[in-house]
Amino acid sequence: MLTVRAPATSANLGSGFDVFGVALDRPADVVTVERAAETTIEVSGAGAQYIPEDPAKNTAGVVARELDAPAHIRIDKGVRPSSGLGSSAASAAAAAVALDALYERGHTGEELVRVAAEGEAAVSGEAHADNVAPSILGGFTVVRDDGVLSIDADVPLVACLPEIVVSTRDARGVVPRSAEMDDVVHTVGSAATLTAGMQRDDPSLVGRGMDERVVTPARAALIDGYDAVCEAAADAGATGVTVSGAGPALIAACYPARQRAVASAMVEAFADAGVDARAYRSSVGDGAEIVER
Ligand SMILES: Nc1ncnc2c1ncn2[C@@H]1O[C@H](COP(=O)(O)OP(=O)(O)O)[C@@H](O)[C@H]1O
Ligand SMILES: N[C@@H](CCOP(=O)(O)O)C(=O)O
Repeated sequence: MLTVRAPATSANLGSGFDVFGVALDRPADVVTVERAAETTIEVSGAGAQYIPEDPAKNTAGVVARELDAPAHIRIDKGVRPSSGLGSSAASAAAAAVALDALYERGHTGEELVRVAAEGEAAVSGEAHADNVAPSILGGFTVVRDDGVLSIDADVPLVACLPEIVVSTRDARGVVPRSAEMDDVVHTVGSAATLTAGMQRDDPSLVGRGMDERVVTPARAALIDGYDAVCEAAADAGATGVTVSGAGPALIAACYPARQRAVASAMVEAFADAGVDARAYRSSVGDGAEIVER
C-alpha cells in the first residue's frame, strides 16, 4: 500500500494557454493505492458526489489502465472538481506517481506527465498536460509537444475559488478558434515577461505577464463578479490577476506583504457579487510526494 499527495495547480496564468502551469502549496488530493487483480475506485472528500468511481471515467482509473497497473485506488479529494485548480489533474498526478512506485516501474517524471495527461483527456476531451506537469514535477512548468520544463520559483500567489461550477470541457468550448496578430504579439510579450518573472522570483513581472486578450475575456464572461474581483485584488496590491485554468477560480500574484489583503479583497468582492468564495494563500509549491509506504 502506498499513499501520495499531489497538489492543486493553476494552469495558463493568462498568457500561457495550454502551456504554463504552477503548483500550489494547497489544497491537494491524497491517493492511496493497493495492488489488485482489477482496478476499483473509492472517492471521498470535496465534491466526491460529482466524481465517477467507474475507472474508465475517473482520471486516476485511466492512469491505472495506461500504466497497466491495476489497483484499488482510494482518492481523498482536497481539490474540488470543476474548480480551475486542476482537480482532475491532481488525482491523475497522484495516481501516476503512486502506481509507478507501487509497481516499481521507474518512469521519469516527464514520462508520468504524459501518462497522467491521458487521464485528463478522458474528462476534458484533450490530453492537455499543463496541470499534471506542475502537479507531478512542482514549480512553474512549460509544456510543449516535445517536452516539459520545470523552474523552481518563489512568488506569492492567491487562488480564489468561488462557489460556481465551470467544467473545463465547457470552458474549452468558448475559446476562440483564431486571434488577431496584434493580440498574438501581445500574448508573446506577456508570456516572455511572466517566464522572466518566475526565473527572477519577481511578482511584478509575473503579474504583468498574466495579461492576455484572447482566451481570458471569453472565459471571464462565465464567472460572476470577475471584473469587480480583479479590480479589488489590484486595489489591494495584486500585481496581476487572471482566470485560473478554465475557471471559475482566479489566480493573483503579489508581493508577500500584500498577500493577506489580496486574499480578503477577492473574497469580499465575490461576496458583494453574491458569490461565496474562499481564498488559498500560496507560494509556488512542490510536486507530488509519497507520504506513506
Ligand atoms: N479523480 C477526479 N477528480 C476530479 N474530477 C474528476 C476525477 N475523475 C473524473 N473527474 C471529472 O472531471 C471533471 C472535473 O474536471 P475539470 O472540469 O477539468 O475540473 P478541474 O478544473 O477542477 O480539473 C468532473 O466532471 C469530474 O466528474
Ligand atoms: N489549459 C487548460 C487548463 C484547464 O485547467 P483546469 O484546472 O480548469 O482543469 C484550459 O485552459 O482549458
